[in-house]
Amino acid sequence: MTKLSVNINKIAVVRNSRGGNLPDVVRAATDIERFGADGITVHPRPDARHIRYDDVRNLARVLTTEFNIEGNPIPDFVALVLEVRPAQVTLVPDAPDAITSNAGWNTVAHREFLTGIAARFRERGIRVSIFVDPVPEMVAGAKACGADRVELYTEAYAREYAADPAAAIAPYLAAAEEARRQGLGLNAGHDLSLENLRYFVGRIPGTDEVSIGHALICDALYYGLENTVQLYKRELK
Ligand SMILES: CC(=O)[C@@H](O)[C@H](O)COP(=O)(O)O
Ligand SMILES: NCC(=O)COP(=O)(O)O
Repeated sequence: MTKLSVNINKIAVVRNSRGGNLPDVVRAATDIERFGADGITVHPRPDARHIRYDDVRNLARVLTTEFNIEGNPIPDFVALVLEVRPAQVTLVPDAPDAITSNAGWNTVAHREFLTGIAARFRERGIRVSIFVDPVPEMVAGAKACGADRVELYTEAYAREYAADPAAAIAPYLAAAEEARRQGLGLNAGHDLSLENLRYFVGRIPGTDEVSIGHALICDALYYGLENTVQLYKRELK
């Protein structure tokens, strides 16, 4: 079954808006685990707009499910991940001023860089996932860099799903097939939601993990965190 990793960035956004520790992201994360999530994802950005490096350290001490740290492997990020040794690191090529992740890696053009970075993480027992657009060449390129998995960037799928689900999923079917051919694990994320999740994993049942933050935390405003985690888990059954 596809695992649900809950991205808690948006909980930190609320916390940071007031400067105190409410809501407590560590408590939220352990509650989310208790409510049935299979993992916790964070994406510490250089401007610390939401998750901060100290949050990552504090979370690593208490989490009991899979911890997935996403980000652009700038030197500070690499040092942090090597220090806390999560289950998985997801390499994302996000610019410091990007409002959110907006593209996958070009794994062919950046092969030398990504190969070196992936090797450093894998030596420490950290699974490496590379964030890519749903393009078979980029999936094959991730394998050539030494990745264990790819994470397919699902923003385009989510955007186009309502108009034509079959057309929206088509590039992802091809990318998933390439991942299978290459022996890579398969993750997916960005803008997945209660509306579009079931169709995605129904068409791509080999998806190992989805990481979901923005829509899930928005849903939690209406349904509560515990119910919402359960609602998302239900979509994955
Ligand atoms: C890689 C990815 O798609 C997510 O990490 C997403 O970028 C969430 O990050 P923000 O919460 O900063 O938008
Ligand atoms: N890797 C994707 C992620 O962690 C969450 O993305 P989103 O659901 O906040 O768009």
